[in-house]
Amino acid sequence: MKKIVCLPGDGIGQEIMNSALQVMTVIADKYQLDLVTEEHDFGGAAIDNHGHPLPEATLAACQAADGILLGAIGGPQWEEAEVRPEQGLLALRKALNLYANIRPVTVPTATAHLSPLKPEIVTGADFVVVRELTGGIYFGEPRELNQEDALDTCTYTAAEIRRILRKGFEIAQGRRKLVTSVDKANVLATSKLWRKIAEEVASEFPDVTLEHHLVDSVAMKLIQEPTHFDVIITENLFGDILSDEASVIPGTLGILPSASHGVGGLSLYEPIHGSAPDIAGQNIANPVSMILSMAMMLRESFGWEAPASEVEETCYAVMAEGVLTGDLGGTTSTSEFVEAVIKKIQAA
Ligand SMILES: NC(=O)c1ccc[n+]([C@@H]2O[C@H](COP(=O)([O-])OP(=O)(O)OC[C@H]3O[C@@H](n4cnc5c(N)ncnc54)[C@H](O)[C@@H]3O)[C@@H](O)[C@H]2O)c1
Ligand SMILES: CC(C)[C@H](C(=O)O)[C@@H](O)C(=O)O
Ligand SMILES: [Mg+2]
Repeated sequence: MKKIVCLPGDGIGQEIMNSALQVMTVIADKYQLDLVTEEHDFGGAAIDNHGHPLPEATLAACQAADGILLGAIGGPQWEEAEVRPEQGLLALRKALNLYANIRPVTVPTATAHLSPLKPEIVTGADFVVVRELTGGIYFGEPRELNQEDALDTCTYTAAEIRRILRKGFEIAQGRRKLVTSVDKANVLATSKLWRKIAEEVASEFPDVTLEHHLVDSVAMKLIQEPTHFDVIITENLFGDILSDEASVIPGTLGILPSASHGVGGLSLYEPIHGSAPDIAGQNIANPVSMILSMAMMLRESFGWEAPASEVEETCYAVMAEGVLTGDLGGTTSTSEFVEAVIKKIQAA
């Protein structure tokens, strides 16, 4: 029996979590998957109910889980809060040592027309952004916010850089064997260290090709020639920005999932986007990002390849048929999209 802890969070988090759980129930029924879910407060919802975005009970439940699903956190109502929902997210990633955030981007031929970019540019794009998730400027000390100045600190140890690069190279070995290491080594000390260690790690993986790119120019190349990329490995902040940028390639932020892996085998799965306060509570959010995150969990945490693939292929097939939420120019509601996915799974 696999125990899944669900953290719906804020904004559209609850809506898309419900969607993913409905699809999971159907696929679990079809393949006789033995799993159980429990829900916990997290983010702004936890601030409201417990005064803290990551209550002890939520963290303890996560530590005892076989897999964690997270919707999204944050929203304007907590902007002035003493501890913001975002701090709960960072604290959870740190507490569970979830250092490797894997953000796949893929554009099958059948959905290439959904991109605002030309189909001949995006068709067949298939890469992963491997984002370091527990270091860099997000966590560096000291940090200060004063009236007239402010300070953030970007730090990386060689060990932190080495483990994320090794993770990315291992992923590349199972793919097209091209690693693009992204840094700002023309300016930043952390990036100079990053580049040196990338060369060292590359020598451990002679079957994988390593190329270096500066983050500014790769931001352009990503949009100009997305089919070039296979595995992009980068530090925390660059990975955050590049992966949101990359969502333009398939057409919307609303379909990109992610997996965050730690050291002890526990992983968390969440969309790359946020709580989308501008569309929350209207049943119009695209649930695909959360459904695909759930599918990644079935595959990567539980080894359930066939159900994971069926969920992924069904989502893309439904989109290819023109069943589209507003972010992709359609009028389908969140719940109608989920119904279409469930119907197709049950009919197959
Ligand atoms: N992992 C997380 O929980 C996470 C990630 C990013 C941002 N946030 C938080 O979310 C809040 C809102 O941030 P933001 O507005 O800058 O970014 P956002 O990702 O929430 O939204 C950006 C834009 O994308 C749209 N969008 C996002 N997901 C969508 C979906 N599934 N379907 C349709 N449209 C979708 C939104 O409507 C919005 O127009 C902030 O508090 C931020 O800190 C949380
Ligand atoms: C909400 C925020 C802290 C978070 C991040 O920057 O990591 C988000 O943008 C993400 O990509 O998961
Ligand atoms: Mg982000």
